Amino acid sequence: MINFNQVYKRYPNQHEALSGLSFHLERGEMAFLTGHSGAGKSTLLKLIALIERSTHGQVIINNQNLGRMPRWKVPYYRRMIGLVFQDHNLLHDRTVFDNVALPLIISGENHREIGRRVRAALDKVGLLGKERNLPIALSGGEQQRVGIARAVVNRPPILLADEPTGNLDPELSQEIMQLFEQFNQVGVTVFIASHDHDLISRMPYRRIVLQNGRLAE
Ligand SMILES: Nc1ncnc2c1ncn2[C@@H]1O[C@H](COP(=O)(O)OP(=O)(O)OP(=O)(O)O)[C@@H](O)[C@H]1O
Repeated sequence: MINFNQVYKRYPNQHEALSGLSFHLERGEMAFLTGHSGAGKSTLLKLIALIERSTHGQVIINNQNLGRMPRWKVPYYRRMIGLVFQDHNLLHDRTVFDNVALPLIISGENHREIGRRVRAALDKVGLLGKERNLPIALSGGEQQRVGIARAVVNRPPILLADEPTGNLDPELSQEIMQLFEQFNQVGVTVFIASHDHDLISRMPYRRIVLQNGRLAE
């Protein structure tokens, strides 16, 4: 599902964030991405989401070679990827419902379908009763759940998360990880960058460890 073959990423300032990286994630797999600060974790996720492009090498996602993908196809490609961030990136002047609806509005869904899918996503993350709230009225863990609902509302086959529990206490972090597991159990490929060694050492998933832009031994 996710295939990196000798991938290099050099930023315009000449910093090489990824150096000859090769790895493979199976369809339906759940895995963690770890490594020191600056190791290249966010860069790797950005290459999968086509927020950045590789300098050399092949990134192949669901049999599509991203290096060959023209710009006009990128928005359509991105519907396949759900993205969850540490700071949730919610719009604070919009309700929970509106935040989760955003990807569906962008992809031009009709009103009824939006209502149905948003409520289904909020139900999955346990926030159905809070759809009219503003994000500010929610706890940190609930805000992260809104971010997850927004990421899955398009039913993407791949879910990427960049430090999704970075701001949460251990109990809430565990709950968020359980949510990711539930999506994985219904077939979603889940890839989570995390520093939280305590949490991920208790979970039975593969770890891909980066060190200075390469796979650590
Ligand atoms: N847009 C950019 N321009 C130049 N250098 C960048 C850019 N983005 C990241 N870098 C550099 O690339 C390296 C890898 O960054 P990246 O954010 O991928 O690391 P990370 O493993 O996610 O780190 P952290 O755990 O601190 O978030 C770092 O040295 C960083 O400074």
